[in-house]
Amino acid sequence: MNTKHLDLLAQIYDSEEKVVTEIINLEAILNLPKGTEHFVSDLHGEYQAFQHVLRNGSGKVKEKIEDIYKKVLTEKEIKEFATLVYYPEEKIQLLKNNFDNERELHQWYTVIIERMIKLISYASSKYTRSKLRKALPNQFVYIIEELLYKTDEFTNFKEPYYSKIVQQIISLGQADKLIIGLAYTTQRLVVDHLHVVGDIYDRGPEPDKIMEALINYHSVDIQWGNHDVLWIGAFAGSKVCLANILRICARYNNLDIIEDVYGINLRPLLNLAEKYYGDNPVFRPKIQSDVKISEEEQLQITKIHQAIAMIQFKLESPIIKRRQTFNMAERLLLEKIDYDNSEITIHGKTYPLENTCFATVNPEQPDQLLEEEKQVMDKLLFSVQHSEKLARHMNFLMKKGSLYLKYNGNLLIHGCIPLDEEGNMEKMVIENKTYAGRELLDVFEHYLRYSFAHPEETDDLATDMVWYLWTGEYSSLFGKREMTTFERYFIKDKATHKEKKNPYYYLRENDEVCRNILTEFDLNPDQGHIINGHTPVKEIEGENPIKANGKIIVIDGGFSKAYHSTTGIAGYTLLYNSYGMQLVAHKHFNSKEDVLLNGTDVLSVKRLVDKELERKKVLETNVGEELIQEISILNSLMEYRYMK
Ligand SMILES: O=P(O)(O)OC[C@H]1O[C@](O)(COP(=O)(O)O)[C@@H](O)[C@@H]1O
Ligand SMILES: [Mn+2]
Repeated sequence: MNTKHLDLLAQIYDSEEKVVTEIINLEAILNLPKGTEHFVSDLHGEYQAFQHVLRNGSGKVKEKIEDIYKKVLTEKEIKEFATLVYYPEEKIQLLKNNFDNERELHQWYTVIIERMIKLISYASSKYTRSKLRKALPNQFVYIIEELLYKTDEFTNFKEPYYSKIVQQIISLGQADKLIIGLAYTTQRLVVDHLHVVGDIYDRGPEPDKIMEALINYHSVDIQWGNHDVLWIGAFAGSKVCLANILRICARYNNLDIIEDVYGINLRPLLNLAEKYYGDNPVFRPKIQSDVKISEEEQLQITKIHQAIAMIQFKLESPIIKRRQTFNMAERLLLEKIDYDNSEITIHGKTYPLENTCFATVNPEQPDQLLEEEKQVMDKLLFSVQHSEKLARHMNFLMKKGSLYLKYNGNLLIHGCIPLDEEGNMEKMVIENKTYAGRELLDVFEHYLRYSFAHPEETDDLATDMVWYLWTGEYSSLFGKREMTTFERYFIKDKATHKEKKNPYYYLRENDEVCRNILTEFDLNPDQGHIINGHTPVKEIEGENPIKANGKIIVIDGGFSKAYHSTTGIAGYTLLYNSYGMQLVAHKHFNSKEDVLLNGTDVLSVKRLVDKELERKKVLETNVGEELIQEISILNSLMEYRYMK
């Protein structure tokens, strides 16, 4: 550290006492147990289900309540109290209806405030006071601290001092607010840090609300999923990514996200769709059973769906042609069509085409966009890049996100590390240089960030590379040989729909392979784990999410309703606290109303993945490393300034 830096630092720590206090504070933190990490993945726009998991901390809230109250409260009371902590505003309103008079209500307030304070005291026992203070609702910090620090085994709430404070809160009409604040503090205390292992966007209806929740969350990182980079790509100027997100929104009846949430005008696309397309059964949107939608609207979406799918297929072609190294010539499907006979030859086999919608395709130059299609895409891209809300969400994804993350000795990735059948890292040549393993992921991320920083460039390598991340064979996010979207729309033979997975997906069962991957990322293979999302775990078929002797854990959260029938349960989340790692299985999430009224939680058994031999301390974590550096800098300051 040079003296200039130390002089600057001395402006903040302008007395010996301040430096000493901070060093002691940081040293103390290092020796506290590590905070709880919470891993979730594949949220796919299912905001309500995600909220629930976030609010109950994958069962941590209830666990803490049970630790304290199991012997004192009935199961029903515990459920009700837990629900109050998850959804305080709504639950208070519901419960209030149960009281006949004010006296009863006040009694209830008194009891609940006492319970909440005890819960917070317990949930914060492994944190410093300063950290707890930051988690408390601003307007009540003083009052809560009074209640907290004077409440211990020697005193209790019955004493006049405390009951006076509580009675005052109630009579000043502040009890609801206090309870709500305490509930959120509890939620915040049980989970120290959240990892979202990819796929916030697509299929479900409210990815924007998930983004808002993450923006407001106290501590979070994101490992981009293939669907997230598709949105980033669209915002960064990739028209083919944009066509894809619109196609998926149409397919899942989510165009509201585009129009109403992000304010993108779909009128030009609709006009084009109305002109060239009619009804088509394979392009009918997927509609959830509880959604009401008119026949007319369905037909409109069906037309948009076809219009944008055809634009997508056309846009893929020039990229495949200009990027030989993507090795995607097989995907030049529009050129493989025999338009007279309505057939296509793929991998040497000819198939009849069904439900086609090629009105805008010129068989001589099948990838050429009509002038109208071009204009529609230009307008759409303009509006996407000028949506303030989308800009805010995409900027957040870039700021908190990365392609992979090394955190507390573990490797977090959404999709895979592309491998060949022998388990070697697959090589890809980009601009005459060969990359594999970690270097390949680093170069992918480099291009993605470049593309995002240059939204005006739409056909450069960086922008094309974002699309490659969505669909390319060696993309660490896709992890399959080819994406058979075209085949699934137009060819009946299901064999053509199959997307062959990268060998990673069977090799990851082998602990040697996982150890190699961890080593490739400079992680200790004895201690580290790979935390993986992306592929739904088919518990129905007996698949185990914990693989390779616990070296890898697959936590597709299974939030996506569309995929529930293939998984059998809703999916998994993971908790990692100072005692070890626990996998939590979730049943289907019905609705918030169901939780509020019946206290139904959707968690099932927890499975221990790994148990720490000794309780892990902050000292041994990523945060610990940073604190150690801070302490060393403060020691330098101490010597330089105050110990002469
Ligand atoms: O179920 P849909 O909407 O047809 O989507 C299928 C497509 O989604 C993908 O599975 C990618 O999405 P996931 O990352 O959720 O798996 C593609 O491989 C596949 O082509
Ligand atoms: Mn995915």
